[in-house]
Amino acid sequence: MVRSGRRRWETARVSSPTTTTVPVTGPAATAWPDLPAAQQPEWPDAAALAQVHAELASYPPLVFAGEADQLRAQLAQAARGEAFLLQGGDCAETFAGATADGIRRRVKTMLQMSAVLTYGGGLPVIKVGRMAGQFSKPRSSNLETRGDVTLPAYRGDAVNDFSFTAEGRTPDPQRLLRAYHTASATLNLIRAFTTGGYADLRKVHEWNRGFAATTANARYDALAKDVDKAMRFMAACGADFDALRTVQFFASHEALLLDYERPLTRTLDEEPPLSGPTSADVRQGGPYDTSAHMIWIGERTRQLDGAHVDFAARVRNPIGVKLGPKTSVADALALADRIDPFNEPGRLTFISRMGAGVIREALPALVAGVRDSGRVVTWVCDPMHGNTITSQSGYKTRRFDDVVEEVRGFFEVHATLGTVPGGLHVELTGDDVTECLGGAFDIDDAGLATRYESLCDPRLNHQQSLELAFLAAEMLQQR
Ligand SMILES: O=C[C@H](O)[C@H](O)COP(=O)(O)O
Ligand SMILES: C=C(OP(=O)(O)O)C(=O)O
Ligand SMILES: [Mn+2]
Repeated sequence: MVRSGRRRWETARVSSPTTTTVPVTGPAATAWPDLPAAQQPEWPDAAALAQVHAELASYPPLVFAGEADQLRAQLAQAARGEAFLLQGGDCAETFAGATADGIRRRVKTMLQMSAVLTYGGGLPVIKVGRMAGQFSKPRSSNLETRGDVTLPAYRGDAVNDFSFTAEGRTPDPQRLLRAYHTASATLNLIRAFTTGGYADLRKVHEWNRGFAATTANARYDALAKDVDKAMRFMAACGADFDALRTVQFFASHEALLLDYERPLTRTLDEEPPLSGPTSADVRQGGPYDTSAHMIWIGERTRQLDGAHVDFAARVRNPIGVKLGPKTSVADALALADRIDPFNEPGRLTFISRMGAGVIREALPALVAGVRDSGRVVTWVCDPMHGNTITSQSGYKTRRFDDVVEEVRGFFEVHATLGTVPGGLHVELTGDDVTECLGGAFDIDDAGLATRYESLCDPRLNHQQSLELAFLAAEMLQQR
């Protein structure tokens, strides 16, 4: 059933994206330079925005700097081929989607994929959600036209509402506060799931409960039996499994809305020490964006002289940068010089999003150029954003086969160059949506209407996510 009849993709490309100079307000005002910032909303009320800045700046951090440091150390392992990154979640999180069930299904899907990748690939998997902050979207057009009505495009729940009315589409800075509180509730639940025993590898079977019986699920059950068997063997040998009770699960999102990221950026001298290993060597006390452990800069906002790259260069979190097929080696190296001047392993992740048809041509020169410069970056594959198409019936979609093909190309390029494929960045959900074509259920164009719920890009559903994990595990094994 089509929910609310809004699933046809009708964005009119009638104007170029917004580039504004972000008004610098709030407590950290003097710290931020006045640089052009692409893809910012046109907030109608500057005074209301200033108030929101001040309020956000007074809120507690959502994550600790020490956790961000731990993730950076793990990403450094991924750059060396000692770990593998799985970064996944919605294209656009919604406030309404932050339910206990919805969050649990996404976390379970990520845990299942991680188990498959760890078992098949023999590597620890670093789990990073596109979760707890992925509430804003860059758009190809500032405007959307339906019939004879043209309104501002939907830019994510942190900015405006999806409902196609003038009121709904007007940017409202109060939404930034709601984004913070929704991110906080989401993180709270993620922490409860992943540290309260639910993510214990001994529950590997239970993560499959509640999902429809499918081929991928059956294959997963078989794998879970093998994992169980191996663990019983280890337990009989006297192994201590307490370390498996908790799992580290990190949060990430695109650092797009400077009006959200800047007030949440803090120097955290007062932070209590974390238990477990910290990488004190890379802790320089500098500012951290406390909205997420890892943030990334998108393909549309990575201008060298722009506010987003400047922001990323200033904060100490691990940084991802999306690289599309037109990126030159010089572009990549200039970004690395700005964001990672000390060539710190784990600091910079390049997330290529080339498209299945071009990755084998476009990626090798980039990877080789970066390698030859002596730089250490973590290479990750986003097989989603270069493979978006409009289906005959008008849905924005992706072919599952193209997604797999891009991942295959990514592994092949790195195998040929002798470099390291460090991870995957995927738009996915734990729900049985019908947004991407193909997969074992062979969703066709007519099937897209059954359950298309994304407010922005199409996500792999639970079954397709597991299928991708099995295929990627095979590629990882062959590496
Ligand atoms: O998630 C990525 C972008 O926000 C998205 O692909 C842009 O989509 P649009 O071309 O429909 O604006
Ligand atoms: C906007 C996104 O990607 P990109 O910047 O690669 O287009 C995204 O990851 O949702
Ligand atoms: Mn997207």
